[in-house]
Amino acid sequence: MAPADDASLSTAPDAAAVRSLAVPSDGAAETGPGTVVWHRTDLRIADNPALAAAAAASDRVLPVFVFDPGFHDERGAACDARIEFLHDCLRDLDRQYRDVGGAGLTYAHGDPLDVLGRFVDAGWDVVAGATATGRYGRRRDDRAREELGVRFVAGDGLVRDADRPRDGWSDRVESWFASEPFDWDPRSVAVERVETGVDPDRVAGAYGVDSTKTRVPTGGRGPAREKLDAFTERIAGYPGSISSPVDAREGTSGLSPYLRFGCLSVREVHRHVDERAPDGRGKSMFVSRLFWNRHYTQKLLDWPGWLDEAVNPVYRGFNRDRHDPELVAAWKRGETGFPMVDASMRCLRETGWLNFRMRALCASVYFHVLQQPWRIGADHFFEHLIDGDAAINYTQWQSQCGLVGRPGLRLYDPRKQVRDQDPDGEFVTRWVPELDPLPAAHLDAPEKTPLAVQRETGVRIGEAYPYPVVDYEAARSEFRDRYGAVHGAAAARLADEEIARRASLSGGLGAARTIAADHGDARDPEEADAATATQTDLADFG
Ligand SMILES: Cc1cc2nc3c(=O)[nH]c(=O)nc-3n(C[C@H](O)[C@H](O)[C@H](O)COP(=O)(O)OP(=O)(O)OC[C@H]3O[C@@H](n4cnc5c(N)ncnc54)[C@H](O)[C@@H]3O)c2cc1C
Repeated sequence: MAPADDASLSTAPDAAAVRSLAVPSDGAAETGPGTVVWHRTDLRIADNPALAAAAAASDRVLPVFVFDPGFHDERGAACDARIEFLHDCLRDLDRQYRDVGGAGLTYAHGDPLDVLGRFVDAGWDVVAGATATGRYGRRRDDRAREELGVRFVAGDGLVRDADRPRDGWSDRVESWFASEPFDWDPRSVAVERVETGVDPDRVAGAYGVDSTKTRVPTGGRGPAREKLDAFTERIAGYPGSISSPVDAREGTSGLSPYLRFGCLSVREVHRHVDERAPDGRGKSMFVSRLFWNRHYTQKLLDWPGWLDEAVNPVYRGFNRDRHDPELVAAWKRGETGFPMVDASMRCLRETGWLNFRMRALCASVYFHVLQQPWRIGADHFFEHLIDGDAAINYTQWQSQCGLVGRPGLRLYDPRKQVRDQDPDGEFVTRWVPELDPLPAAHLDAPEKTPLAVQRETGVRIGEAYPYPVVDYEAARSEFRDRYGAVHGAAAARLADEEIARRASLSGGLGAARTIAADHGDARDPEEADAATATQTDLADFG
C-alpha cells in the first residue's frame, strides 16, 4: 500500500496527553497510575492472560493498540485486506471493552517503544501477552522488556519454561486446553482510555489501505463466535470437506484469521467444540488441527529463524541458483499451465484464502517442480493470506518443501489433484475461466487436449491458456535427483543438537536423532506421494 498522507499521523498519544490522564485521588498514585495492556495478536477481552494479569495488579487498566508504521507502510508484509480485517477486529475490541462498562480501546500510532515509553515515563506499568515472533519481533519485545520493563505474560499453551520444550509437550498442551480460561472482573477495575485522534479509519486513509479482494470475512469476536457456532453444528461433515477446494470453503471452520488475530483463543475454540460438538471423527480431526496450530507456533518460539533461512543448513540456498523471475511471476499470476495451481493462485490473490491441500500443492509445485527459492513463495503467501500467520506459514512452507531433513518428501501432482479434488472442474473453471469451454476430462492437462477439441471449443492451448511452463515429469525427476543427492547429509545434521532443537520436531531430540541414525548419509530420500500420504496424527505429538 502507498502512504497517502502519512505525515498527518504523528506519534500518538503525545506525552502531554498521557500525563493528562488523571491520577486517582484514592492513593493509587503510590502504586502508579495503573497498567497498560499492550494488545498485539490477542484482540479479545476473554481468556486474555495479559489483561487478567493487569486487572489483578491494578485498579486501572488502559488497553492500547499501537499502529506501527513498520507494519503499515511499504515495509509491511500484509495485503490491504488483512489490514482491513485487523481494523475490524480492533473496532470490535473497542466495543468489547465498552460493552463491559469500560471507556474503550486507545488507538496509538508510532514505534511501539516510543509510544509505550511515554506511558512508562508517566508511571504506568505495561503488560503484553507473550507471543512467538520472528527475529524482528523478538528484538522489539526484548527491547521493550529491557528498556521499558514491559512484562510479557505467557498463557498461550506454548512451553517456555523447559530446556527441552518438546519433552512431554503434547501432555502439557492437552492440560492447557483443559484448564480454566483467564478471567477478570470488569466491575473491579476502571478501564481507561486516552483520546489520540487515531483510529482505524484514519490509519486506513493515511496509509492508503484499500483492498480489492473479495469474499473476505469481517473481523472481530462477534463474527468469530458465529463461525464457531455454525461450524460446531456441521462438524460431522468436516472430514469429507477438507480436501476439495470448493467444499473446504464452507466445510472447514474458517476460523484461521480469527485465531491469527486472537479474536478467540485456541483454548476457547477447543473448549467450545469439546463441550458442544458430537463425538466422532469430525471432532477428533478438528481438535488435532488445534494441536497443529500450537505445534507450528511452538516451532517459531523455539527458533525465530524460520522466517529467514532453511532450518536445516544443508538446504540453505537450495534452488537459489535457479531463480527465474519469470517463472516466479507466472506462479504468482496463476499462469503456469497447471490448472489446479493457477486456479489456486488466482483464488489466493483475489480472496486471501485457500484450503490446506491447495496451499501445500502450490508450495510443492513452486519448490519441487518450478524449483524456485522457497522464501519468495512463502513471502507471497504471507502477503496475501488473510490468516497470514508467520508462525504457521513459514514453518509449513519449510515442511512442505522438505527443508527439515525428515524422510518422506511430499510431492503433489497438480494433475492428479484436478482428477481427485475437482473432477467436474468447478474450481478450475471458476478461477481460470478461459478453460471453461473445455470438457472437464481435459482440465487436468489441457495441453494434451486433441487439436480437434481445441478448435471446436475455441480454447487454443498456447494462446488462450499457456502450455506448462516446465515439463512436469522431467522437472520432478530432476528435483528428486538433486534433493536425493543431499538428503542423507541433511538427515545426518539432525544429530546435531543445535539443529535438532531449532527443527523442534514433535518427538523432540530423540526423534531427530532417530532420523539421523536411520537416514543420515543415505543416497536417496524416501518419498511419499502427498496425495496418499496422511498428515501427522494427534498421536504423533508424543
Ligand atoms: C504452505 C502453507 C501455509 C500455511 N499458512 C498458514 C497461515 O499463514 N495461517 C494459518 O492459520 N494456517 C496456515 N496454514 C495451515 C492451514 O492451511 C490453514 O490453517 C487452514 O487452511 C485454515 O482454514 P480453517 O481455519 O478453515 O481450517 P480448519 O481446518 O477449520 O482448522 C482449524 C484451525 O486449525 C489450525 N490448523 C489447521 N490446519 C493446520 C495446519 N496444517 N498447520 C497448523 N495449523 C493448522 C488453524 O489455526 C485453523 O484455523 C498453511 C498451510 C500450508 C500448507
